[in-house]
Amino acid sequence: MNLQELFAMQEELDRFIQSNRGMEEDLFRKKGLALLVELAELANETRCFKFWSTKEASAREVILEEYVDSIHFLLSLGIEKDLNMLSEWPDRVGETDLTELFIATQRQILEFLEDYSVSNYQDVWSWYGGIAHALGFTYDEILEAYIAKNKTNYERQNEGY
Ligand SMILES: O=c1ccn([C@H]2C[C@H](O)[C@@H](COP(=O)(O)OP(=O)(O)OP(=O)(O)O)O2)c(=O)[nH]1
Repeated sequence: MNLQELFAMQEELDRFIQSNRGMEEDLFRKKGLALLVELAELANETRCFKFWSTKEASAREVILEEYVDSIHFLLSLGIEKDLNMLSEWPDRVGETDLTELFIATQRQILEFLEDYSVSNYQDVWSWYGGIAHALGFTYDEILEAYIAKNKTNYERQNEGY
């Protein structure tokens, strides 16, 4: 997957949302918190850690939509810090256990928020690659779901969401 296409779509969406909402402040920290929250929402939908419950995970498309909400904010954080030169998705991590993946990804996001280096940014992508693999999502599926949610985000703004 060429991430450049996604960065371009994200930049346009961010510009639209920010002008629509009249936001002029630096949004890096708010977007960072949004990414942490989206990742927790994703973990919640997979129910991977809910050893006390017999309820099944949410439907695959619900989990995929949560996943691409994270991808929106991850792209957006890169744009905020001029790290949007990535073209290939960095190699995914080897970890396959979802609970470990979610904990390590949260830690990597927190590290990136304190030190927004290219290598910390790439590492967040690598952890997200591991999560995608563990959930059985292909890059093509992620791309398609990202495009669909990107469109929904415009519609929501236009509806005064
Ligand atoms: O500057 C921004 C702000 C938001 N978004 C997108 C990312 C994500 O796809 C969506 C926000 O997530 P969601 O749709 O889950 O919104 P919510 O307000 O958290 O949803 P809900 O009301 O369902 O809790 O908006 C951006 O792309 N750029």
